Amino acid sequence: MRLPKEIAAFVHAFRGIVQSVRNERHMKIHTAFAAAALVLSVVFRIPAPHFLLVLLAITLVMSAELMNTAIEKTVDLAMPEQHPLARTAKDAAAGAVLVTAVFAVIVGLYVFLHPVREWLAI
Ligand SMILES: Nc1ncnc2c1ncn2[C@@H]1O[C@H](COP(=O)(O)OP(=O)(O)OP(=O)(O)O)[C@@H](O)[C@H]1O
Repeated sequence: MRLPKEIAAFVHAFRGIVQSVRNERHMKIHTAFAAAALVLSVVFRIPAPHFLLVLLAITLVMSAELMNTAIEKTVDLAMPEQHPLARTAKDAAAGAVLVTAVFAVIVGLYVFLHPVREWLAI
């Protein structure tokens, strides 16, 4: 039985996320940080606008890492040997992840620093 086109596309996209989390070390790390941020959000009952910021940071980092993986795999297929253009492409893709990760750290400090300090009473 063939799935309708729209459902098949959804299944392929979901498979892409699951494979990336299973096989890519950096994606595992991002997933662990995302899970920790979600748990902390619930534990500290952060306000809705702060929770939206946390969700935005998670979305940006995860989607940048998925695109980074896609670019890495495509470059490896097209250019298994060393090549300056392959290096440029991979470095730029990694740079995109770094930019989003810096944003996520800033969001993490902005949202969680105050509740953590209150909890520790410092
Ligand atoms: N074909 C290539 N030609 C030139 N430089 C490359 C090539 N492949 C990788 N590099 C260099 O090595 C770096 C790391 O590439 P690699 O594909 O190992 O990614 P990675 O960040 O280690 O990802 P992962 O840990 O997810 O595999 C790139 O950013 C690039 O500078």
